[in-house]
Amino acid sequence: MEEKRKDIENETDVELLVNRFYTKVRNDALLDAVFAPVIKGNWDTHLKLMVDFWSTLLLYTRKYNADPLSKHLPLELSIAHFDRWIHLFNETVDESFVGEIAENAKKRALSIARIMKAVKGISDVEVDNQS
Ligand code: HEM
Repeated sequence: MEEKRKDIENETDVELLVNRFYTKVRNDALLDAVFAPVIKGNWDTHLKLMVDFWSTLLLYTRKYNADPLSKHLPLELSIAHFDRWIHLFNETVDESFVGEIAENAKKRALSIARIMKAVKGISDVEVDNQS
């Protein structure tokens, strides 16, 4: 699949990014084990929420106004989950897009992951040594 890459420019692009990323997540045993019991098959709802989340962050659409941090507090997450999540997210962005907003997406994901880890008391050291 040889596509000419461009930047993330509109909500259709965000939808593509989100769909491709969560396809990887669902095919990843480590991450799927966390998502499956919570999502319970309602992937359509979750994907729509995630499109709203990312379009708000990257395109300022103001469609998402909830608090993602609190949703992650009850989840049992380790450094391995975060490393895998970030790895798959960066991989998805790089496979499909190139440009300033694509770079911003990766930066925002990493910084939110760092905040989540700090809130959950998970050490950041291993992630700092990667990339
Ligand atoms: C260890 C990595 C992660 C795992 C396993 C994970 C897992 C999950 C799960 C299971 C949910 C559904 C929660 C629920 O409906 O109760 C969720 C929601 C969500 N996640 Fe994550 N997540 C991870 C990292 C991240 C990161 C880094 C971001 C942001 C860049 C993020 C953004 C969100 C958002 C926006 C929601 C929707 C919250 C809402 O309902 O408003 N997640 N995540």
